[in-house]
Amino acid sequence: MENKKVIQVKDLTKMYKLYDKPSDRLKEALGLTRKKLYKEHYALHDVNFDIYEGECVGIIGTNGSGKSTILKIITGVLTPTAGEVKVDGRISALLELGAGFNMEYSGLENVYLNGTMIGFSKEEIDARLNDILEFADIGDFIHQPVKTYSSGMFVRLAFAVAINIDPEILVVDEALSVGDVFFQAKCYHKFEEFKKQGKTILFVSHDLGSVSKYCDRVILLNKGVKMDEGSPKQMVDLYKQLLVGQNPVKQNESDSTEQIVAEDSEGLGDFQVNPNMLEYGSRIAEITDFRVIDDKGRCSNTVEKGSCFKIRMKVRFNEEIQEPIMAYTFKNIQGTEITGTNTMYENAKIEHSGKGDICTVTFTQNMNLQGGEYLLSFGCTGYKNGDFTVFHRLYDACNITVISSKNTVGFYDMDSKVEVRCEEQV
Ligand SMILES: Nc1ncnc2c1ncn2[C@@H]1O[C@H](COP(=O)(O)OP(=O)(O)OP(=O)(O)O)[C@@H](O)[C@H]1O
Repeated sequence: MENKKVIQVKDLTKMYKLYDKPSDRLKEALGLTRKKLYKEHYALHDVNFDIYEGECVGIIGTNGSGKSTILKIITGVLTPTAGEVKVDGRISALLELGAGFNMEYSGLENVYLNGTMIGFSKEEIDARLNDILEFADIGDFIHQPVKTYSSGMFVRLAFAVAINIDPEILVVDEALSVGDVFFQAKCYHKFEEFKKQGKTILFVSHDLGSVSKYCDRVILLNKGVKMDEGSPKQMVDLYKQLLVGQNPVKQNESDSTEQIVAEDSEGLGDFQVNPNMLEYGSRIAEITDFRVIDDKGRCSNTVEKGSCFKIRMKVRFNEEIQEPIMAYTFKNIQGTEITGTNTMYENAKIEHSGKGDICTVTFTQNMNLQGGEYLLSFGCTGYKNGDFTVFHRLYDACNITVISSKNTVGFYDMDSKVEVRCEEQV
């Protein structure tokens, strides 16, 4: 038997009128003109989909593709221009966290205020209070007015209330990216609990790793239109193609006319570098370019677990250097170095390191890290006048998202092949 539909989105359209000047809006409101003084901007155009009970569905798409608009219409924060949404079940939305909070009230008073607004009795809130306080973990601050909270504390409390009110349908918009990593881990844990209880989850995220891990089905939006829906793997792949297509550049990784990151980022497709990376070193050798290339030959910040990928860096020698060493390391978001290697460990000799020479090193390997977010750093070191010297280091130069539909224990996957043989007792 097919599960029941808990959310039905039919021919949904949201159009905004964009006026050149505020006075044009006024003229039109007062009926002073018959001319159309606005441009139509479609945040959503004829979008259709259904969500079934117990499913975890992700919505992905580039910035401005209409993801938040859909969630806001589903939760009743926005009204559509055309089309309709039917919801069957109690929704808890982790969209605008704390929107219903009164800043003058204490945290505790706000818990009761919010609970009552959602339709719970005092006794029902009493029964959930411990879970809420434990989840928020803000100690005695719960008795202080919310206006004295740090933004982190505020979000923790709002999240704790929203997630502990026993929703049937949970709608989440990037809210899991708030707070510190430990709080995030707790949120994901709760999220998994929800999934196990068979609750319906609708989830918007830019974090393709989480989308792949948690979602049963993914809807891909592009410029307000539903491009496709399907398995996380198919949709993430399509999304990556879409990103590349939106900056149409040749992604041929054997292209010899590579450009320098600092001077020109064309040719890198959707590859993002960290604008705040930390750099240091004497710069007698300089890292002028780096990139990560996925198994389809595209520069990308996303790598699928188990796939073969390349890390490439280019160094210019500003002086003659003996035996330079080029290296990369992966850190997790908590800052622990997880793995890394360099040309010395790998016995890869760099032949030409005279003044003005340019050297490109490509490391090719399988991605065995667990799904999640990582930071990649680069380095070029070596000996100058007999002393070990750092020529150039780029810390946290870019992030890498490892997409995985199967995570094992710990930092990396042993890539075990398992054979099971059972014999029945007679
Ligand atoms: N109040 C508004 N007036 C005019 N245009 C708006 C308004 N709100 C949203 N838009 C436009 O609607 C489109 C969809 O916005 P929306 O916030 O839903 O996108 P999104 O996919 O959630 O983006 P992001 O990934 O950046 O959060 C965008 O082009 C945005 O500029």
